[in-house]
Amino acid sequence: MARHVLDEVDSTNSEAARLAPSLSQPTWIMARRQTSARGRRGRVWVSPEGNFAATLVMRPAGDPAQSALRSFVAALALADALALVMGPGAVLSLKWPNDVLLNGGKVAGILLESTGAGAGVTHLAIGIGVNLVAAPPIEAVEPGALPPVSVLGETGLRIAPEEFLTYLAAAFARWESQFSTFGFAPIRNAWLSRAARLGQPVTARTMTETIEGTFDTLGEDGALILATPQGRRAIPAADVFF
Ligand SMILES: O=C(O)CCCC[C@@H]1SC[C@@H]2NC(=O)N[C@@H]21
Repeated sequence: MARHVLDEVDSTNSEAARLAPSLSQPTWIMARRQTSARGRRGRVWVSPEGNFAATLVMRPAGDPAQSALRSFVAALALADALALVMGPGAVLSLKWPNDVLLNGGKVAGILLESTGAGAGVTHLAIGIGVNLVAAPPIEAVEPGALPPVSVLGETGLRIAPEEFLTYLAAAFARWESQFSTFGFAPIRNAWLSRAARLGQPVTARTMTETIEGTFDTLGEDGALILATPQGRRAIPAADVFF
């Protein structure tokens, strides 16, 4: 896979969208600084120098729903890369839909965006941010959200973003080959084995409602499946609170 490393950009996902038409192979676009990084649901993502910020741009085979499952591929790759750089003792878990937790705090997030629409999705941009050296203060996140943490703060380890990209790109390539060869099943199983709060009560907040239930499983389409007093609910998109 090709790599572009930039000193500064507005957002690596925006740069991905601009570069996509001219790329002939899957490409990682990394930036040392982002001036206007974005998170899920229109939130701001704080991306100071020393943290990891990169976007993998690819031309996905398959329909948009299938492409979207790459957020789980990316979450697994992130967990593997973090486990490798931190060694044993790091307690990593995955929070639906695609956060990576370190010692129970949010250490990384993923933002999937596509260019083109419907059956015409031409490129997928998988944006990944990791708090390698700094995490925003708890006051900066939504009430009830997990505390942001950094690798440096939790472990004392200083990992350079370029070095992290080497681990992440290799881990992504391994999980991507599982996904393209065998489909979502092995990804789903691996994700479930690292899932935070499985079998425990969670609250899912969608645009229109708040649903409380027990985190039962991950659907075969990536939905969050909750067991609620009213029965099982499959939730395609939400924020989850523990
Ligand atoms: O809300 C989240 O948890 C997702 C955060 C994703 C942040 C990354 S940093 C690299 C890429 N560029 C962006 O503007 N956002 C993503």
